[in-house]
Amino acid sequence: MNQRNTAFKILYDIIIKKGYSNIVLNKYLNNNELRDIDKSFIKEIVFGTIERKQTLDQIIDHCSSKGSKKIDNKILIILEMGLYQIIYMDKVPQYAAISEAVNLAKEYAGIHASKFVNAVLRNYARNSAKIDILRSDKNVVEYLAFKYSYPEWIVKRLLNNYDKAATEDILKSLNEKPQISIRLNTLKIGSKDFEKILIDKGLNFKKGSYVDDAYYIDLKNIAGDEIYKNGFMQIQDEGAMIISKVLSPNPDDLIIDVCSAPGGKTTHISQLMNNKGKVIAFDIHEHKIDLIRMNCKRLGVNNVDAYVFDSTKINEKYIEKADKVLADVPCTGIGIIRKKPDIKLKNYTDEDIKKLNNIQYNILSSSSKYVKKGGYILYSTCTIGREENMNIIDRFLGENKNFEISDIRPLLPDKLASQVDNKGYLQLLPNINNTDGFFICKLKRNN
Ligand SMILES: C[S@@+](CC[C@H](N)C(=O)[O-])C[C@H]1O[C@@H](n2cnc3c(N)ncnc32)[C@H](O)[C@@H]1O
Repeated sequence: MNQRNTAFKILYDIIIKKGYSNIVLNKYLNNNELRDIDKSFIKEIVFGTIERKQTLDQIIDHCSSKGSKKIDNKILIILEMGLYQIIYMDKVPQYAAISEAVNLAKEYAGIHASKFVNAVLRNYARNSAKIDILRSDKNVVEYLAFKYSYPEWIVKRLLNNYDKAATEDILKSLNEKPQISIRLNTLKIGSKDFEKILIDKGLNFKKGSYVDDAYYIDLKNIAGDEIYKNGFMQIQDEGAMIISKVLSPNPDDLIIDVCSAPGGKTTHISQLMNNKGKVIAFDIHEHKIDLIRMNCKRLGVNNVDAYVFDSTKINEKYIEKADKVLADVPCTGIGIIRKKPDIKLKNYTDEDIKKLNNIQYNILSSSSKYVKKGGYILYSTCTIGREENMNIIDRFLGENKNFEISDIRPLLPDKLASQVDNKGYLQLLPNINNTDGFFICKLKRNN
């Protein structure tokens, strides 16, 4: 099957059937004999089309007799893919992008549709210089949403929290391809031996900027490599590693990670505890508990007990038992768009955000009951903006006078300590830290 046909099927499953991008990509790319170069081409079309969908749809509105909202799902995806290649993929000749799109339309929607696709793409090709949508009288939200291709709720969220220049910087950096970082699993291998393996394999690598065990490795299919399968490393953003470091677990602690799957931070916590003490890992989804267990097994982690549990509720067994609790709550994920551009396909309403805020607050509130006197709870998200972060903490502190924000600066490298604001919050940002956009706040229970 040709690459664009596969890209079309993947996009259809993600956009129309609402599949998770990583699961859908694995389904189509892992079980066939595609060459690496074909896989990269498919991934570029898939991620690029999703990443630029807002912009592409507005261009389609200008180039077709029908608006993008009235075009059949399949034809719209074919147009978006075709336009993406014409506008953003320098190496793809325009005629190839158009004729392949026309063929796809013929196959999936018939001859009439293929003529329509041909007309729209040729219209763009003929008039691209004249299509200056940016010059029309857009307000700042519409302008940024079009220019950087984001749904308006994300632009509004950022403008609520940052000025226009900083918002633009963040939007731009979230469109960039991230370098993939991994965490060295010191339970299985030391840094010298690990680096020797990388050198022997001829791989380029560099150390992380903030965390000792972080590495950036130039390796396309990390999860397919022996060093991954042997459990010498975990694929993890360096920002995520900072969270477990700031939790600062001790080897004899009882730690409860209330939103654990797939276990990235759980296994890091175990590593920091040298596989001693105990980590209780909860997640609401049964199938995700297997992911935690599989990661523990591969990494040689054996101090984790993982259970299905809804952490908005209180698990009586653990009241006042934990030295430290991690509440890495579900969120809108704006901070991880570099890796999951399909977050841009979600259209959160104010009502949706309120519901999510209640889940976030309830998880923090219920999980705080596990903290011993003198213990800590760390609240983190992979999103940006006070709505899911500071506001949740403020509400919690208003109702729980026995907790206070703990100073995390001594636990951070200097260059990050200076980024902690005067209330004690740390917001990592891709444009500043070159990490995903994590929010971190550690709270101490006083009595
Ligand atoms: C941000 S992810 C956690 C990532 C994880 N800490 C890691 O580092 O690999 C949030 C997780 O919370 C889980 N979740 C959502 N609602 C939950 C709830 N009410 N109780 C427990 N887990 C929940 C989701 O299934 C998801 O796995």
